[in-house]
Amino acid sequence: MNLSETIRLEGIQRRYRQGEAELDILRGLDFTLHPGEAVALVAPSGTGKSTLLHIAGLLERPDAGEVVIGGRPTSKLSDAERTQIRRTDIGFVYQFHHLLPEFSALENVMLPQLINGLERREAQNRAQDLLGWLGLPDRVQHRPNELSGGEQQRVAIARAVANAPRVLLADEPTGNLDVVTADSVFESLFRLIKATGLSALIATHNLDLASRMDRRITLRDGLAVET
Ligand SMILES: Nc1ncnc2c1ncn2[C@@H]1O[C@H](COP(=O)(O)OP(=O)(O)OP(=O)(O)O)[C@@H](O)[C@H]1O
Repeated sequence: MNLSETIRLEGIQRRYRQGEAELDILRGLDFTLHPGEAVALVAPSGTGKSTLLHIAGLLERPDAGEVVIGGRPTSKLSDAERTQIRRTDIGFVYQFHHLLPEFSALENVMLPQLINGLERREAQNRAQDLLGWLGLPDRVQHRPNELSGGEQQRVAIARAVANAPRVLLADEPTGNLDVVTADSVFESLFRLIKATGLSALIATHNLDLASRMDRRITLRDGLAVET
């Protein structure tokens, strides 16, 4: 296993058909995410940020190329094996929280751990710790609709890292929040990444937030370019 990389994308190609037209979104993209670094993905709308995150997170298969996670090539793995890697190694945060409305914040963070076979007590302790760490010690019993937008995203972040993944992939995690709330949620997220040694690839349109991360890339002609 190569310890200097968390995720390596090699020659990733992705083409979408839209009616008669064919759209080459990713055209042989290479990118390496190193352990412990937080990289911003800043690129215009429609250039393929979500596509790239879905491929890196094994939610979608590329037409060509290889996704290597923790030194393990994934293209020849079955869907079940890819799902297993996704459950243990990858955390996702989206623009909208996608929390389960009928469960409390605590239960939402416990659930992925229970699915991974953790004891209830252990899952509860970890969920409690994470939510406390993210500034929500008094909100753990609240349901999502009893929380503010910023609080909901904090719960979504706690859920994403509940199983201690290698990598966090985030698609506009603060895109639905006002400027002040976005800033404070982002600070918490960044602190969490640094405290846990997690690697992160975060798509954002917010240049101020991007400037605080370790590296920035953009997408140009279907390739990843450092900016
Ligand atoms: N399943 C699909 N079928 C056809 N076209 C698609 C599909 N998914 C994405 N596309 C197209 O591929 C392009 C890239 O989409 P993607 O969502 O990756 O862009 P993005 O950079 O994340 O955009 P945004 O910033 O608006 O979220 C867009 O033109 C989109 O319409």
